[in-house]
Amino acid sequence: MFRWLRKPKNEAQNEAAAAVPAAPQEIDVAATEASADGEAAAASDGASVLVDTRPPIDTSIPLLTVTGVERSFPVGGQQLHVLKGINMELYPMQLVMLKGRSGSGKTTLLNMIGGLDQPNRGQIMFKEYPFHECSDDQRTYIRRKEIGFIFQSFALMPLLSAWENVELSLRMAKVPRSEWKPRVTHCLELVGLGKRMHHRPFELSGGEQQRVAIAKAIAHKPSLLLADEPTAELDSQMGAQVMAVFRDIIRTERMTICMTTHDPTIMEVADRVFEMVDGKFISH
Ligand SMILES: Nc1ncnc2c1ncn2[C@@H]1O[C@H](COP(=O)(O)OP(=O)(O)OP(=O)(O)O)[C@@H](O)[C@H]1O
Repeated sequence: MFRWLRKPKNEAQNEAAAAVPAAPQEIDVAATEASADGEAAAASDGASVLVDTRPPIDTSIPLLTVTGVERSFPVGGQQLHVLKGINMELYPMQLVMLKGRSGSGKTTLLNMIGGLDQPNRGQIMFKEYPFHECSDDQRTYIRRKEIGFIFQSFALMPLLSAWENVELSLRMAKVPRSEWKPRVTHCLELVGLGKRMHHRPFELSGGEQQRVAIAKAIAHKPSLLLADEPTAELDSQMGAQVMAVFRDIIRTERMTICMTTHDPTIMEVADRVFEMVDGKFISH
């Protein structure tokens, strides 16, 4: 929860000289909390400070730990070893990228991290949940609550508006109906689509469609957002917009994002890049 702590204007102007500051007035802006527009307005009037009143997150404790993970698939009577001993940690509020040649195993790993698949060997701890030991039903339950997915191809319902697409994901996540309106508004504003909420996918550009898909993926407030080549179908400008939205999401929604990409310019904004070669990470 963010709150604007607004000081009286004359006090803000004379801040350095003020001997006894008056008590700040709290203004709850939950519906538009931390939207990029709101923040810019606050910065420019010089009279408000954005104060995050949520409890702090300990960013030194991993959100997810992958230890010695191996995965092989039976192909033509033989085992195809795709992941050959993966170790990694994802920390809260990080932007992590997986890079590597086509077929190196990035999507296979992303599927494990997201609880869609399980390793043949090794461990995956997501928060307090041992994904490597959980049943399908348990992983589905955790996934619906804690993880969001974004795909290269947007995966939107074509006949539903942006608003209805995001609302649908709240319905599927069994979020109470009373929370839908503020949450859908917040998510669509966060991705910069406040003015296009009622457009259907075919009325939006590729970059806008991907931003609807992002709003849809974060609507249920997951702690981990996984994205498989989210910028691959976009030109460089739209790709950069998506990355700016990811940065905003990490800051305001306090999510961790793990994505795959082939694009070196996109990698420049990562907190951490893991390079996969033939089923293993190589260190630089
Ligand atoms: N269910 C499966 N059954 C058999 N082989 C599979 C299966 N899933 C993945 N593979 C194989 O595992 C290898 C790695 O695939 P993966 O999709 O993880 O690679 P990737 O690095 O994501 O590639 P790209 O960048 O092209 O998406 C490929 O050779 C693929 O054919």
